[in-house]
Amino acid sequence: MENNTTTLYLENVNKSFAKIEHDTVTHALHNISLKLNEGEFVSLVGPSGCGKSTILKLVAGLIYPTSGRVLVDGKEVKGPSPDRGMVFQNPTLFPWLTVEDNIAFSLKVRGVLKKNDERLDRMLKVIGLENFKDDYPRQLSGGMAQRVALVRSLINEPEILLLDEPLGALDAFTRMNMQDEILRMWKQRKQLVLMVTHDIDEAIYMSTRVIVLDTNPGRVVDDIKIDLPSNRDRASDKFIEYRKRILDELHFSNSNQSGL
Ligand SMILES: Nc1ncnc2c1ncn2[C@@H]1O[C@H](COP(=O)(O)OP(=O)(O)OP(=O)(O)O)[C@@H](O)[C@H]1O
Repeated sequence: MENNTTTLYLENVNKSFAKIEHDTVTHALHNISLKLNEGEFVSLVGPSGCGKSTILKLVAGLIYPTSGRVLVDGKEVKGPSPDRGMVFQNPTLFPWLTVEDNIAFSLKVRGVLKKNDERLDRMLKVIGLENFKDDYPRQLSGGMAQRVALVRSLINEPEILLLDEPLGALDAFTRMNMQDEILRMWKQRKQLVLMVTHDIDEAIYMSTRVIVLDTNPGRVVDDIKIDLPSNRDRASDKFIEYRKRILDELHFSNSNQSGL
C-alpha cells in the first residue's frame, strides 16, 4: 500500500563535522532513525545545536551523512532535487527579478515554463499577491517576501517540503497568519512537510507529528503524534499537555516559556 506514497527514511544517520583549525570533531547527529510518510507535517524541535538544520540539509542533499543513509522512496539521496524544496528563514529572492519572475525562475531553469503559465497566476492568488506581481523584492514586507519564497518552492510541486525556521524572522502577528497560510497550502496537497522551528507552540499548532531532539550529541528524545483536531486551540488542555511534555523533555519544566 505504501508504494504510491512518498517515504523519507533516515537510517542510522550519523553526521560529524571536523573543525580543522581547532583539531576537533563535532558529532552533530548520533544514530538518527526516522521514517516519515507523505501526508505528514513533521516538526523538529530542540535546543540550538541539536542538529535540526543538519537533518534538513541531509534530506535536501546539500550534505551527506558520515554514516547511515537518507532514502526517499527507497533511493539514496545523492544531491539536491526539485522534488525536495527547501525554504530558509531569510528568503533569498533574486533582487533584480519581479515577484512573478522570482516565482517562475525555477520553472524557467528546468525548461518547463509555459507561455502564459497559469501556475503563476494560481500561486500569486494563493498568497494574495496578484497586485504585487510586478514589484521587486525590496518593495515587499518580510511576510510578503516569505510567502513568495514559499510558493517559489511549492510551484515545483515538491514531494517533500523542507522548511528551515521559515517564520522565524516575522513578527508574532504575521507569523500566526503565515502558520495558517502554510497549513492551508499543505491541506490542498498533503505532501510531506519537514519543518524546523524553535517555537514549541508553533510545532504543536501546525504538525501531525513533533520530533524532539536534544544535543551533545544530537539525538531523538521523543517522537510525538499530535492527536488534535485540524483547527487547533492553543489554549486547550490537550495542547497545553503536549507543550508541557516537550518542555519537560527539554528540561524547561516549571517554565511558561514556549519558545527555545
Ligand atoms: N558546516 C559545519 N561545520 C562545522 N560544524 C557544523 C557545521 N554545520 C553544523 N555544525 C555543527 O553541528 C551542530 C548542529 O548544527 P545545526 O545547525 O544542525 O543545529 P540546529 O539545531 O539547527 O541549531 P540552531 O537551532 O541554532 O539553528 C552544531 O554544533 C554546529 O556547530
